[in-house]
Amino acid sequence: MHISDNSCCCSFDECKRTSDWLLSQTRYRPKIAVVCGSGLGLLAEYLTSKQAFRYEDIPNFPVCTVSGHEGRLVFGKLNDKSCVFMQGRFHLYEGYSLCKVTFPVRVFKLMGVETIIVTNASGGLCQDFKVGDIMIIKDHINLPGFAGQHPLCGPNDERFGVRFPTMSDAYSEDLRKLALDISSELGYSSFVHEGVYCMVCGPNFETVAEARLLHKLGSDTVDYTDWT
Ligand SMILES: O=P(O)(O)O[C@H]1O[C@H](CO)[C@@H](O)[C@H]1O
Ligand code: HPA
Repeated sequence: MHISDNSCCCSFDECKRTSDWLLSQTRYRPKIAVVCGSGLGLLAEYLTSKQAFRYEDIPNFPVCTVSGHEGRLVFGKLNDKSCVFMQGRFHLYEGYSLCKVTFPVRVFKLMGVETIIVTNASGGLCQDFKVGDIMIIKDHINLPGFAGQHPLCGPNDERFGVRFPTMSDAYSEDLRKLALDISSELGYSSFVHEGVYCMVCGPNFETVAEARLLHKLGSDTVDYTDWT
C-alpha cells in the first residue's frame, strides 16, 4: 500500500515542544482557553495578573496577519480561575495550512486545557438576528470539510484523540445552558440567541445566493474560522 508523504507540520512532538516551552515560562496551569475573534481581543483585558507572550516569541507559533487580531497569548486569572486567552487567531485564507490554523488547540490540550470557548465576528444569516447580536453555537456545518479540507485528515496520532471523533455533542449543553441563563439574568435575552454556525474558507464575503443557500442548509451564521 502506498502512503503519500503528506505529513502534518504540527506533529505531537512539535506541539509538545511549544507546550513545554509555555509551561516553563509561566506558573499558570489553565484549564480554560478563550479564543478572541476579530474585534474581541479586549476580552483578555478582564484577566487579572496578566502574563502575555507575543506569538512571534513562542516557538513554532504562527503569527497573525489580519487586522483586529493582536497576536498575543495572555495568561491570567478570571474569578480566581487560571485561563489563557488567544488575542488573535489564524485563518485558512491567510495561507496557513489547517494544521497550523489548529496548532494552538493541540498545544492547549497538551498544556492541560479542558474547556475551550471560541468567539468570532460572523455574518448573520437568520432574519431574526440584528447586527451586534450574540449567537451561542449549538452545532456547526463544516462546509470545507465536505470537500476534503479537514484538520483531522492525514495520519491520526491517538495521543491527540480517536480517529473517528463523534460530533453529535460537539458543544457542551451545560455550558450553553449556563450562558443562556446568565444572559437572561442580565436582561440580554433579546440579543443573545442559540444557533448553527457554518464555516467557509473566505476571504470573500458570501454572495446573496450563497448566503441564501447556507441559510437553507440550516446555518444561522457564517464565518471563516472556528477551526480554532
Ligand atoms: O472569525 P474571526 O476571527 O472573528 O474573523 C472574522 O472576521 C473577519 C472578516 O471580517 C474574518 O477573518 C472572519 O473570519
Ligand atoms: N461571512 C464570513 N465571515 C464573516 C462575515 C461574513 O459575512 N462577517 C464577518 N465575518
